[in-house]
Amino acid sequence: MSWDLLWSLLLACALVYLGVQLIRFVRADGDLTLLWAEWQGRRPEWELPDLVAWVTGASSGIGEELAYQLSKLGTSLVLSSRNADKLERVKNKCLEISNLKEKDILVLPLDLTDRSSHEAATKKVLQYFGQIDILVNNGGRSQRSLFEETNLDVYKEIMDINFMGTVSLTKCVLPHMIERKQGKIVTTSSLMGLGGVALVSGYAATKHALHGFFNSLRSELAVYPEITVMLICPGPVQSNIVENAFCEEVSKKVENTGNQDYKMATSRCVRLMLVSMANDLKEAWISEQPYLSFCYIWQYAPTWAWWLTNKLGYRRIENFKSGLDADSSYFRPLEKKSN
Ligand SMILES: NC(=O)c1ccc[n+]([C@@H]2O[C@H](COP(=O)([O-])OP(=O)(O)OC[C@H]3O[C@@H](n4cnc5c(N)ncnc54)[C@H](O)[C@@H]3O)[C@@H](O)[C@H]2O)c1
Repeated sequence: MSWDLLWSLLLACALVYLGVQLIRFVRADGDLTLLWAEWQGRRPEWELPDLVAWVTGASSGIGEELAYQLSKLGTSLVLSSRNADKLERVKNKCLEISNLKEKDILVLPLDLTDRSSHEAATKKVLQYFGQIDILVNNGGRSQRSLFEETNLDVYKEIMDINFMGTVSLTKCVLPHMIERKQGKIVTTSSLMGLGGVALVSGYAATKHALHGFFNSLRSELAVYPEITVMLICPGPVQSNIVENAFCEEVSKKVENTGNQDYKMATSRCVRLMLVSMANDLKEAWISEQPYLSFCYIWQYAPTWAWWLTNKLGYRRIENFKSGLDADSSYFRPLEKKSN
């Protein structure tokens, strides 16, 4: 074989390899560390059984799915949100699909805004299980309204739930983790904790606040290397988030929730959350494209990124006002994702 032919073959192989990697990158639904952890890292099945996880916002969406996947791994659960009946339903399904026993799941109704109740709730969990290995600060509400049309009370309420509620519960649980010199504090932030788009100014503010808070706390806890502070940043995921979102007034409900089927399946988002927990990732971006690309552009070319974000922001408002989901149909037709 001639050298020319050999070089051509090698070049063709290299191009095919690069092409495959490019396609993988374009289709990726996580940041590079997370993808590596999923490929080569520790498995949730090895790391998470026999631990105790306290999940807030466990009555629907991502928190509910977390309860199901953690129960299948054999993780004991404390399930919290405001509605005891909904939590009992989740508990019963966990018992149905896993080997957990009744005693392995504690239903603990809790309102994130009722901060005076958080200390007693923490004591209850510790009395019941004796330990908290993972606190998943997942409960929260989003927003769908323009700043100009939104009452300031909405900003106060959303901050109270997403930020103050999370900080308050963390403050109650942290001394226990410090005493044991171990634990994972996992907070469901959002891609809106990294950037921002139209219709979510208050929501994005709460998630940015969580980043500032937990990134600083992580540094304060550096003397306890076995305590991990994690920020999980999902993009659009199937759940009741839009239905439960704030809009112009605190008591008003979103009128058009739009079709949510095109969003990332809840099960996939939660699987990647578990991979993040198993590998003690400090921050994980979990999202399909095109949203994931924005994380990279926001970091590396902010001025271009904001030019592009503004173009899409206009489209978001148009989508939402015409009864579609705000994020739907930027670049591609809606496709239904099985959950
Ligand atoms: N679904 C998405 O597209 C998406 C994207 C990024 C981040 N997130 C985040 O994921 C987390 C879970 O949201 P979801 O998508 O499952 O929505 P969801 O509306 O289905 O679930 C939210 C949960 O939070 C609970 N909750 C709300 N207010 C509360 C309060 N005052 N006290 C206690 N619990 C309260 C609800 O009862 C529910 O269990 C939220 O923090 C949200 O910001 C969601």
